[in-house]
Amino acid sequence: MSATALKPQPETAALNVRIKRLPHAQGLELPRYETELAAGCDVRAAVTEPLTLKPGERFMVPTGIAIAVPPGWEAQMRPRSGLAAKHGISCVNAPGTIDADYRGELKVILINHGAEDFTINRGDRIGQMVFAPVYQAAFEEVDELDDTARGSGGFGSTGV
Ligand SMILES: O=c1ccn([C@H]2C[C@H](O)[C@@H](COP(=O)(O)OP(=O)(O)OP(=O)(O)O)O2)c(=O)[nH]1
Repeated sequence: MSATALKPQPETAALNVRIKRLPHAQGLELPRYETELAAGCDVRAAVTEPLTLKPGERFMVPTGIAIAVPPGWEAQMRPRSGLAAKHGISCVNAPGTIDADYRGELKVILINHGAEDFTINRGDRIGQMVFAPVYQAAFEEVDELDDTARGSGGFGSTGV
């Protein structure tokens, strides 16, 4: 991975991402940013018929698209707050990780945390993708780590 691939791009430049529409996504809108400075672009359900999630149920919802995330980047598949607040719909694995070498169909693993059935129709906006730079770690095995004030305190060690 080249160093330049990881450099933030100028404010005006967008990240160039190749996208492929799969046959079952014919007629659906491709992901797009709903406002000028939106961080996430909404992805749509490429279901062929309405899909109902009962309370507590989850389903891997197809989006009908595949993308090539540039090296040095990832895409995060995140829930939409409107669906979460109004209906308790979220992504089980939020944020889902779309790797730069993944070429399969993007899926949104939705779960119904609400108290009522929730129906997803073809073309509904079910999640949003956020692109972010990533670094892979080069792990260096050592016998001791350096001391810090926190040490091994965690999981609420500073109180509520
Ligand atoms: O919400 C998600 C999460 C992942 N993926 C796709 C893209 C990602 O690159 C691939 C693998 O995801 P992840 O690495 O999270 O899965 P894993 O359980 O670690 O499987 P694998 O062994 O295939 O990496 O699945 C999605 O379409 N939606």
